[in-house]
Amino acid sequence: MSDQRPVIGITMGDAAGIGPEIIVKSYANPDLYRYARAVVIGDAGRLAKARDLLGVQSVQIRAIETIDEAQFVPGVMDCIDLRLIPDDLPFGKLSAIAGDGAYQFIARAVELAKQGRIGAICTAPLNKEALHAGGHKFPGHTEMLAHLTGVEEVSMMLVAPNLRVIHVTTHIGIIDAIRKIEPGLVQRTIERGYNTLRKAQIQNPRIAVCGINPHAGENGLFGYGEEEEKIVPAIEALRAQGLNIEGPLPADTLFFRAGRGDFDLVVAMYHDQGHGPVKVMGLEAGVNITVGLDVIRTSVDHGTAFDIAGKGIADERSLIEALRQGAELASRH
Ligand SMILES: NC(=O)c1ccc[n+]([C@@H]2O[C@H](COP(=O)([O-])OP(=O)(O)OC[C@H]3O[C@@H](n4cnc5c(N)ncnc54)[C@H](O)[C@@H]3O)[C@@H](O)[C@H]2O)c1
Ligand SMILES: N[C@H](C(=O)O)[C@H](O)COP(=O)(O)O
Repeated sequence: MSDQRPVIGITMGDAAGIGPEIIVKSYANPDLYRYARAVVIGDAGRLAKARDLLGVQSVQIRAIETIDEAQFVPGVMDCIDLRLIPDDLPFGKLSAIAGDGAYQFIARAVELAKQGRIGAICTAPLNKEALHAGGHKFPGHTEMLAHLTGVEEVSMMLVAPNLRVIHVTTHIGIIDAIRKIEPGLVQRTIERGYNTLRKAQIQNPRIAVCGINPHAGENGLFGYGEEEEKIVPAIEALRAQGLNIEGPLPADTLFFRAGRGDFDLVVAMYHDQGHGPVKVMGLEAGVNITVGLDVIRTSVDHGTAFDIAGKGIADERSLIEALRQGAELASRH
């Protein structure tokens, strides 16, 4: 019988961060093999260094040139080795070389995904400052992936065990974010979230939309009517199409209600409004999904953690969960 597990490309992220360690730890975890046939796109020498510092001798690393050479044997990590990382690159230090490497790993993964050679891309973290120092002026993976796949607009969705949050704006300053929010963008973001939940077999998703101001403006008490101008028209248009939407609601109590199970999807207006509540639930189970791409991308919901990189203590569970969700999405695709 043929192997039904999707092939997932794991990008190594920033070589100076915890990416290599959490990838090695994931390969030592039997769950990885249950969900997917994984192949790493990164640097085999760096992964071997991470393995040695962790003392995980059960994982063998095979440097390969192309995906055709991947064997997908449990305990053996196939790594498409781009050989971009010097042996003596320190952990925990910002590096333009590592930033460029992170970009090149993603670019190769995108090629493979477009060719249908991998069913999903699962990303270990990159460092945005290093990425820029390496000459790639993208705010993050999300925007880079949209660019590399030729898609104009995508959304960032964070998924925690009992909470899904899609963001209307992400990697821009707060003043720019408020300017950017307008009914069309709010509507398209909600539609992307709604379609994602429908594909996950949630028939009539209960959607809650955050306001912008404290207390969602409290009927004109706070702010300048941003809720009425920027959000309400989108909600009315989607309600007219039959979507089950509440809002704009005060974000604080909305998240309280989401925590008790009132909603399937929360729509956050800006980065920290949505990220704070997800991350307070723990880094270990959160996953970041880019919604609206032609390829599937899931990610850890934490960063490069330079403060602990190279110490062998990074938690790999967000990566395993991202891989599991990537495999699930690829299987449905
Ligand atoms: N998916 C991604 O590529 C991604 C996601 C978030 C942040 N980033 C980037 O990472 C860099 C550092 O960001 P930051 O310092 O704000 O956040 P961070 O997530 O790197 O670190 C925040 C804290 O969480 C801890 N932590 C993070 N991941 C952990 C893990 N797996 N196990 C144990 N502890 C962990 C760190 O040690 C640190 O104390 C920035 O450049 C940021 O833009 C990238
Ligand atoms: N917004 C994400 C977070 O803070 O967790 C992070 O910056 C990752 O973004 P990309 O997936 O676009 O790299």
